[in-house]
Amino acid sequence: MENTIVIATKNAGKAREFRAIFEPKGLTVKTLADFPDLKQVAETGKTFTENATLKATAVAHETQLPVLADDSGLMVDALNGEPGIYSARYAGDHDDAKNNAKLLANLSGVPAEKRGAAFHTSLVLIKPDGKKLVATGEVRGEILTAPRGTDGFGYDPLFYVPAEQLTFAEMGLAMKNQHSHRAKATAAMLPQFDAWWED
Ligand SMILES: O=c1nc[nH]c2c1ncn2[C@H]1C[C@H](O)[C@@H](COP(=O)(O)OP(=O)(O)OP(=O)(O)O)O1
Ligand SMILES: [Mg+2]
Repeated sequence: MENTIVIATKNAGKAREFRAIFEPKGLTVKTLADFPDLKQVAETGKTFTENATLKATAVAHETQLPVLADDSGLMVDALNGEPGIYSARYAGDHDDAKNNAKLLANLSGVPAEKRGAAFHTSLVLIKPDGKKLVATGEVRGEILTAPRGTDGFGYDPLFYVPAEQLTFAEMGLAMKNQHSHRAKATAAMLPQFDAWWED
């Protein structure tokens, strides 16, 4: 158990990305799928970091294991930063297809040069004793007018990275893990991770 980190997520796409990062470090990765009896944590915070802290704290308390929580979302320039912290529930019920359809509808008629957006991730690591580590990451891109690609999850098929001429759903896991907001937040966190882990 002392090698185990719990990713406080129900999102299989996030879990896959974190496994690819932590398993090569020799850690055993568990997710909320391994703790089916834990109650849902309400994301009632006003910021990504508040929500990640709520998720991490609750799960560390209940599992008595070190926990990483990720709260993330898409901030679209032409929509004044929406859907932001409400990205998962944008169209009501955490349905990726409906969220993407609503995003496209709300951007209809917006020209390419005004379709800029950023993905944000806040990561919060917490141990049962309360020792905490916080890191954030962002990546900019553009929202296409139609989906491209089949990998990834969430808004990935609409999030286009001009420098690579690919959407996140066209990159595949390894390449997305070099470019994504989640990858950048993880990179920001890793230099402090070993000290946090050992302490
Ligand atoms: O890399 C990404 N590629 C595409 N979409 C993404 C990404 N990262 C976040 N997103 C979207 C998915 C969801 O609509 C929202 C996150 O919401 P967020 O509450 O952090 O995650 P979630 O509810 O899916 O899982 P959980 O809270 O159990 O970790 O932003
Ligand atoms: Mg969530």
